[in-house]
Amino acid sequence: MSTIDKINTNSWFIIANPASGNKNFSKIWKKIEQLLKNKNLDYSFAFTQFSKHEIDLVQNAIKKGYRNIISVGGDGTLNNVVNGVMLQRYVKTSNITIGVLPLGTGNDWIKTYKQTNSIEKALEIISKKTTILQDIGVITTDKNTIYYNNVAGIGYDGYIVNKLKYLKKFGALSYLLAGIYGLIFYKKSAYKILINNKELKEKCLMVVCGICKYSGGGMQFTKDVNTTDGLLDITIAKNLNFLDLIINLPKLYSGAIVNHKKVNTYKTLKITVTPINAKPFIQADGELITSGKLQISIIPKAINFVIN
Ligand SMILES: Nc1ncnc2c1ncn2[C@@H]1O[C@H](COP(=O)(O)OP(=O)(O)OP(=O)(O)O)[C@@H](O)[C@H]1O
Repeated sequence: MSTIDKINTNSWFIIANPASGNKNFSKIWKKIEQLLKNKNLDYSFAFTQFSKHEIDLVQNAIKKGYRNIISVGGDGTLNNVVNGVMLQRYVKTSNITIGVLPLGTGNDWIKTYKQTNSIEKALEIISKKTTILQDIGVITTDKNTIYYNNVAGIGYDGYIVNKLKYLKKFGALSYLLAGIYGLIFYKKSAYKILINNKELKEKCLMVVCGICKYSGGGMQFTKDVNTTDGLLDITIAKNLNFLDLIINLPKLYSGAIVNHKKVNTYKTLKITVTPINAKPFIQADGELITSGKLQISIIPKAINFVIN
């Protein structure tokens, strides 16, 4: 462990992404500052200036002695904050607490813990500081190692995330638009999947690896999620076609899609997914990672999150 400045367990370090969501950030920030004052919370803050700046900001805050961090933004901002915590070498990650003020487009991570998009309620939750020590996923690809706190996947969902960058201006609708675009144009790939010491060879729509429940702006692809059991919740959506998806659209949102005969679910410590003759996109928490082969494992009870 490296040297740290004076430890500050009571104060919050706020990292705000002015580019998240589709909103008037300066107006919302004024409201947040007022609410922080009303709650009498002790805090310092920084705005991100570029993509992934969150990682450096978290590391500097922890070095300065902060142990409580608030992520102001969407799932991408939170993912980068989590990566900052996992990559720092000053303290054990389980000594860090993260709260979320949801400003994003999808805000999928908060849904597992039944938190709404209300900033007022989020600050209420943060001020009570009830926490859960949640598992964190680790993705290893040929190019990098990335941590994630919500849902990662390869195939159709990676394709959608790649399309989303052109569609976020449509706000909450952007996920549905990207999903429909993918339904029409996405070409499924064959994969070799190593899971629980078994090798499967399947043509798949996607392989989803969940810690939490929701992705794609409120869709549920994982079954019986437990965010602290040290296991990945895997969903292999096999050769689902356009008609299957259209007919089952409500089940993508209700979670009942996991009972479809072309969908298999597993719990595992580790999974390796190797695409055959293709390089499908990989996404983690709605962020595009890379394309190609991946291995995912899990770090049990890695970070404290403030929850409802
Ligand atoms: N100052 C900045 N300028 C441009 N991009 C930024 C900046 N700060 C952070 N980012 C990047 O913006 C991306 C999107 O942020 P985020 O995911 O939080 O918002 P969103 O896409 O609207 O929400 P959601 O993922 O919940 O739909 C992240 O990859 C983040 O690294």
